[in-house]
Amino acid sequence: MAQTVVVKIGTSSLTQPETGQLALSTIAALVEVLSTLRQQGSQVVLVSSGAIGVGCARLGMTDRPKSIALKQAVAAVGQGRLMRIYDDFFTAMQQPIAQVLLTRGDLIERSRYVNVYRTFQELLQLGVVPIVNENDTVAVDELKFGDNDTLSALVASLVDADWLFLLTDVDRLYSDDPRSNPDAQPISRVQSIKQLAELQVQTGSAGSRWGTGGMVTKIAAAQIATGAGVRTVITQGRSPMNLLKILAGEAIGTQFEPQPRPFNARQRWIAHGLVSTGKLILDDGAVEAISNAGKSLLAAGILQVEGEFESHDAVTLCDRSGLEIAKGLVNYSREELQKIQGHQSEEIPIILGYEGAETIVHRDNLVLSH
Ligand SMILES: Nc1ncnc2c1ncn2[C@@H]1O[C@H](COP(=O)(O)OP(=O)(O)O)[C@@H](O)[C@H]1O
Ligand SMILES: N[C@@H](CCC(=O)OP(=O)(O)O)C(=O)O
Repeated sequence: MAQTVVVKIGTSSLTQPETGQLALSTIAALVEVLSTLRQQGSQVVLVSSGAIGVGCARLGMTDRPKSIALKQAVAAVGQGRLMRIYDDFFTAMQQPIAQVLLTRGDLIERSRYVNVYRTFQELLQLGVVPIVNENDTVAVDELKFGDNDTLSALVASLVDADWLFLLTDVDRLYSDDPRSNPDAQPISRVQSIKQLAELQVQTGSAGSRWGTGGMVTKIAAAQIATGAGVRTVITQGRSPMNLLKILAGEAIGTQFEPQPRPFNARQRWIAHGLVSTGKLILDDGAVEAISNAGKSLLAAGILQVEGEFESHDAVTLCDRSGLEIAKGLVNYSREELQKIQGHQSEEIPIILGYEGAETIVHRDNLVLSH
């Protein structure tokens, strides 16, 4: 069946662990599998790391650079080299590709998010495989995805994918880092975020020598993607043929069930494009009204206002214990909200001295968390 598949491959699978040189046979096998999926009618997006690792190998550097400027320079060397290799391999399969480099800022503004969305739609309709990476050379810290696991989950949400594959150098998720704990138990299926919390997976501190996030960012990515209705799989990058087996129903790797919570495009942008800069703590009545009755947030239900934000920015809505219950676009700035919190809607014009919106977060601009 034709479906939309996002595949993320990490540096640890694309390069040789010792030398940092490209793992050509892995890349060739991956390209073959992705081209096969395309020929079968699926839409395919590849999120590929490796710019920094490949750049380091090209420049003879034996350790990942620490300074931001050096990382950005090295990524500029590696990204071009990486795309050249992909284009050579995909061309052998007569499969056109495109390079898409993104930063966090591209998804925050609604008009830019829609623009990126439309570009992906066009590329996929043209039968092209977009190859996505963070635009490491220009991304500044505040506007970074930070790791490609998160980026791939946001892309999977953006294109409304059916599947997200996170390819790495371990065959699946374990109860603990199998590199340091030989007793770590394999985990094959995760049915819900609640079950994941119960499993109390340990993730160690970092990833492999060249990787960025380790398992922590893969689990976070699986949470984002499954929350957007995308089935997510963590599996070994060295055996790309497994993708076809998994799509045919084999239980390989760790499979995370998608949550039955279809978002529309605007809700996906609010949930995954925007970054919250503020937090509103709500009373029990407001939590109930939002979570179970599908109502808008009114000023009367706000107990506390935190963070810095202007009107139309994204804020997180939390219950008294600080647990996130929703995210939404707020109609007032922090300063205004501090004056009107706890008050009835009809008092707002009197307190502020001007007529504003009746709701603080309208239900059309609000997306519930898990
Ligand atoms: N609970 C766990 N299960 C599996 N692997 C884990 C776990 N905790 C930490 N790891 C480590 O995460 C590494 C993969 O992360 P990383 O190096 O960032 O990969 P990539 O480059 O593919 O993104 C594995 O090599 C493994 O040692
Ligand atoms: N954007 C960076 C990769 C960041 C990243 O998440 O790396 P990895 O953990 O190997 O997937 C690069 O191309 O080197």
